[in-house]
Amino acid sequence: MTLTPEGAGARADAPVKLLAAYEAGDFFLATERRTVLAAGTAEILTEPDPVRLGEQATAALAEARVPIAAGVLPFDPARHPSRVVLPRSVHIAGSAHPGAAALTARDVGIAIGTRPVPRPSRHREAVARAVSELRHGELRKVVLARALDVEFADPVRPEAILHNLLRENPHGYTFAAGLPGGSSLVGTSPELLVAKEGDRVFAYPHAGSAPRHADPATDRAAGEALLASVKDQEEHAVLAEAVVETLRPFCRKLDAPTVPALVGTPTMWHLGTTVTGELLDRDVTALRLAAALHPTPAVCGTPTGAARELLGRLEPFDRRYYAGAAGWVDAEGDGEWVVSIRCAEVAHTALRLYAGGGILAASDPEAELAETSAKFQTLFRAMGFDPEST
Ligand SMILES: C=C(O[C@@H]1C=C(C(=O)O)C=C[C@H]1O)C(=O)O
Repeated sequence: MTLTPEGAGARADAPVKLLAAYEAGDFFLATERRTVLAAGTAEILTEPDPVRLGEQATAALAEARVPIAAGVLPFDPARHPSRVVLPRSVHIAGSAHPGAAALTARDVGIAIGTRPVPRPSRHREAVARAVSELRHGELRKVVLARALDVEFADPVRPEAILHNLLRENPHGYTFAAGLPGGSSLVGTSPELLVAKEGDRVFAYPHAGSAPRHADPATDRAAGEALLASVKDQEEHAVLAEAVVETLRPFCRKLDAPTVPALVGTPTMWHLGTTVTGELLDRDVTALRLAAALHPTPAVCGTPTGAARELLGRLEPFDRRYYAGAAGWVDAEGDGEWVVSIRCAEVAHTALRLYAGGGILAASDPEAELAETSAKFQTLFRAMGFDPEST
């Protein structure tokens, strides 16, 4: 299959129809280039190691009647299995965004309670602890996250959240996937972990953040301040270097600008770098590349092992499939994997939202807490929450 809507085995359905056809448990990914719906589950690939999972997917796809395998990688493969499935049917269309912007918002239901995990003051304390370890140890960066549990009066349909996210985030990577146990992960990530097409590889790492503002002048100033911030430039450089160094052994040619670009989502400013390369071996799969890159310093830190240990100590919750990856791969190894952030796990009447941020020795705990609050806004909007009340 080529990565076009007209690829073999794929129907060129209208993209918004794919959104309407999505049901909880399916895989869905909309990028600016294409919309993918992998519906139903014919077979779950069980290999726990993400690298071997890629090999298993390639072998399974050689015999399968569907053109892609799709699903999620957890943040920590030692704690949770990947869930990559051969679907029952695959539908691929062009960009959903022009059509999605014209949709009307769907009602998600009535929220009856929220509970932050940990309490905001504890997150501030965790950031302060991390800052002190960053000042004295080998760590350069660690990503600390927090969760927010929202309870609804009635079961929440992931379909409604996905619909609203797609409608509101024209440049995001909007995704949904079934998780082990029957819940769904749904979100809009700004960040492409990796895409592979023939012998071409792409990544779009993001690090360095500032909340957007309603007032245009304040908003523009916040973006400019982010672009000029030495701390955020360093936070971004740690990430961009790690992505480039991980991809380099796979590539005969690799390009990344030395200075990141300012990237806007409806709720956040970020620094982003477009990484493009040519692979030495066009048979290396998108899933293999995703496994090599994950976890990048966008979600874990540098060095990876020490950062993983520290965040495991400071975060009083399980990240599960937040800060992992969601994506698909085909028989030629082509595919797209996005970093699973700006997302929520939907389980019946309960939603768990996640948001994190990169901490450096120069980070300020109050600002980091505010950054996670701003990152929750992506899901709040899709849930119909009033921004003033949150
Ligand atoms: C970890 C998250 O976002 C990541 C962290 C960022 C940062 O620290 O500046 C920016 C973009 C993402 O790579 C999240 O949204 O939960």
